[in-house]
Amino acid sequence: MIKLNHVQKKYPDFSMDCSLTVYPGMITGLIGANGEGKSTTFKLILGLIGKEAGEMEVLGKKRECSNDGKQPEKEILQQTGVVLAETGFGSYFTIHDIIPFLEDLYPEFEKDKFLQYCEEYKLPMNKKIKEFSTGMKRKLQIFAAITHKAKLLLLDEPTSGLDVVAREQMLTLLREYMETEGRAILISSHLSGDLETFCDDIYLIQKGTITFHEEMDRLLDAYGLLKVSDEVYKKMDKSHIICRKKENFGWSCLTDQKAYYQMHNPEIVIEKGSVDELILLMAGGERI
Ligand SMILES: Nc1ncnc2c1ncn2[C@@H]1O[C@H](COP(=O)(O)OP(=O)(O)OP(=O)(O)O)[C@@H](O)[C@H]1O
Repeated sequence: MIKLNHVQKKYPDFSMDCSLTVYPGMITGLIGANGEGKSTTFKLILGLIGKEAGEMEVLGKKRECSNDGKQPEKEILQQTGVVLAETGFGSYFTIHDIIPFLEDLYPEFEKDKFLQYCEEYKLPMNKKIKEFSTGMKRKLQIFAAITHKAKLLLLDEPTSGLDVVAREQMLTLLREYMETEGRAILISSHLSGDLETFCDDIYLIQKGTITFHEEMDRLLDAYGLLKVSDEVYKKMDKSHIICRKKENFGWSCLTDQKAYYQMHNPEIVIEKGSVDELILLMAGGERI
């Protein structure tokens, strides 16, 4: 669905060199702290900004280098559902006002379904979108993204600004979207529990580069956090430790072979660790 191979983009203070793949049938998560390049990745995929080098394929089509400021190709827009930081809708419009635009842009726009979501989740139909709360704007973007039979959703922090209940509701709608075969989602988030139960595949982006990639099942099954004293650390086999971090008590170590240590070092406490904890260690620890 998407293949980026060393796609490069340079800003005065930022350099991106990003490689990732999004497969059909899968939800792929892009995790990163503020300013690490998540939005830039989405803009490159959509053609909102041009890449300077590297290969990029989106929905089976190679995309060449282009100039910044270009409008995304209509074909790509029609086949994708997009949630970006900005609403993308003229803020002086109401929901009723934007329906003709959605009908015009998306040949397969499912108006009834869209209106049903707006009603069910209580979006005000006659209020200007600029007067919507952040959460209302997010919901509106998500409803527009999932109601035109898009093959691919590009969701840049779609849950930011949503309360816990709304977040779960929106993730449920996105799971329902994925029930149709052949669809895919690329979704970004800051470190947050959001993606733990949602994604099949996870990428960590740091300073514009992918520094970690793993299938979520493997991350949850095989990875673990070893918390050991200096003494134990000195003696233990470190061949399956990916990274380490000095702590007051000794060392926190991340392994991708939890079972190895469970078998060979039963005395060591191995925490399962949330995805956030594992990735935080990956991001802040020292690779070995
Ligand atoms: N138009 C631009 N001109 C110059 N620098 C830019 C531009 N757009 C983004 N950047 C820089 O590129 C870097 C990555 O920004 P990006 O918006 O992709 O980060 P992000 O991971 O989405 O962050 P956040 O979580 O805060 O949204 C930042 O250092 C940002 O200042």
